Amino acid sequence: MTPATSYDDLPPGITDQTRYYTNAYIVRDGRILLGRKKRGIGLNYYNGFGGKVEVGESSVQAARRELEEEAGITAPLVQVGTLLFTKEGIEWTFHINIYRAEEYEGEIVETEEMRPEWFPIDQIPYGQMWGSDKYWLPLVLSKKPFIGRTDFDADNNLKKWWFGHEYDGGVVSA
Ligand SMILES: COc1nc(N)nc2c1ncn2[C@H]1C[C@H](O)[C@@H](COP(=O)(O)OP(=O)(O)OP(=O)(O)O)O1
Repeated sequence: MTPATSYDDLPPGITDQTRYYTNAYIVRDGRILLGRKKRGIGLNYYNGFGGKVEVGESSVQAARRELEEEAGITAPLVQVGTLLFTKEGIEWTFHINIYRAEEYEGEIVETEEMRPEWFPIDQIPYGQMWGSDKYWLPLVLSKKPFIGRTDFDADNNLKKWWFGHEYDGGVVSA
């Protein structure tokens, strides 16, 4: 998964080190399944279920594995977005593929890493989530394929962001 990049002329904030992650959301019956992170990056934030892509895995394989490890369920995940995050003090760029599914199998369980909780989609706890989630999670809910970049400072404050999504219905309007 080495990106085709010229490291001589990288955009500001992007380093030559990229780490690949996943994030998966179950959206069903007007609700979204989030997990409260119990350890590591994003401690105590609500987030989708995901983690690092391990050596020898594809992104979607990692997304399925992480969903099962963190919430105890399997789901037919479909990729809806790709995000690049930078954080001051962390030398790598986070490359995160975002997935969603409307169905799942198994029983949702709390795990060592996540405490799962359903939220009505009009009551998503954005105040307890990463500062940029409010800009792109609506695109996950409306199934609009998107890309984006966000830059955070060392205290996790959002400094800059940019998101782009597919035209409505795939067609450019006047
Ligand atoms: C900076 O903005 C972010 N926003 C959101 N919504 N999610 C983010 C952001 N930065 C990272 N993430 C996600 C990506 C992953 O799903 C987790 C971090 O994964 P973690 O470091 O916990 O990876 P694991 O492989 O599960 O780690 P363990 O070694 O603890 O199992 O946060």
